Amino acid sequence: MALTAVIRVPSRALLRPWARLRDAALGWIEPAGGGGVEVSAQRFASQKVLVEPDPAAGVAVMKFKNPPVNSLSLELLTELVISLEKLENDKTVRGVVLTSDCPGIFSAGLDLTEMCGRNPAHYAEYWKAVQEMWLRLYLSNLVLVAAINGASPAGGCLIALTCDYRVMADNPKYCIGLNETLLGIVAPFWFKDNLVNTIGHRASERALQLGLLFPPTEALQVGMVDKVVPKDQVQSTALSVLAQWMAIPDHARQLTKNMMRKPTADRLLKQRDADIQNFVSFISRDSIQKSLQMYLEKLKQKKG
Ligand SMILES: CCCCC/C=C\C/C=C\CCC/C=C/C(=O)SCCNC(=O)CCNC(=O)[C@H](O)C(C)(C)COP(=O)(O)OP(=O)(O)OC[C@H]1O[C@@H](n2cnc3c(N)ncnc32)[C@H](O)[C@@H]1OP(=O)(O)O
Repeated sequence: MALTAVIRVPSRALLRPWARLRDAALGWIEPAGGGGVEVSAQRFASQKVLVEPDPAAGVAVMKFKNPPVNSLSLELLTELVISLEKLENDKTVRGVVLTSDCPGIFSAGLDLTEMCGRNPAHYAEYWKAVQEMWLRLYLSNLVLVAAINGASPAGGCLIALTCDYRVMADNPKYCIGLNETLLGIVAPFWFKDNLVNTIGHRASERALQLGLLFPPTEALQVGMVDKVVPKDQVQSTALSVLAQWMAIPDHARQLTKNMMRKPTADRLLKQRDADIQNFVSFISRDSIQKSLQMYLEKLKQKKG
């Protein structure tokens, strides 16, 4: 539904796109004449995240739409968090399928252009948005099922790992895993914790050190995904799985999910600022910037 009302937001919120979008979503809106700056709410309508609700079934399908590869730009992360929050607050929705609108790609992971050649303030803002996305997804009260309909490296894999269940398309070209070491970077401890909670310590150690990207059948074997189905059945299977999980009373399932996940999330919550500082100083190193530039160049050359 298109929003057309004119709203007022505090002018300080216009400093940064992330703050601007978040403030609008959280309703930090001053009454008319409150000294804010007029903007049209239409600007906050989601462009990079499509949400298709099915109130009768109590579910929604959330599709990432950031062509060509659904890289997790600051804008996409912001919209994802806002869309999720809206769904969390919608009493008619109890479960969500996360999938992609980009053919053959679930998500290429964090946007390398957000981590290359920018200034420390930008890195800090970006990393805060990555943390926020992970915390919101990982601790969501909704049932989340990933319908992995394409390649899912690094941050793409992380999104899938936050879900309660993962269905992947049976195409050997689609790979999933935390491949950070191949880029000369290191998966943060909370990426690692999420993986360990999913596939266990030994398998994680091997996968993380080698930066393994698993094709679907191997991902199934190692426990990174729960089901592999033909591509045209990924979304319908995810919706059936969602229905099974939603047969459990919400309060009991939510308390159980929280009991299982809170200690892992708390590790980050207790040191969010330090984690941002770590990221900024790590990513700002000349050697790391060089590695990322070279990796991006290689991706571009692959075409030509
Ligand atoms: C002890 C100290 C520890 C301190 C630790 C502290 C902090 C931790 C520090 C850092 C943590 C960072 C964690 C990072 C997580 C990430 O997610 S990094 C991103 C990893 N992603 C990848 O490796 C995937 C790269 N992409 C691909 O492999 C392929 O693009 C593909 C997804 C398989 C799709 O292939 P294809 O369909 O052939 O498309 P192209 O390769 O041709 O790509 C099209 C264009 O998209 C650009 N692109 C691809 N991926 C990204 C990306 N992730 N970000 C930005 N842009 C991307 C690609 O360059 C092409 O661009 P052009 O069209 O050529 O301009």
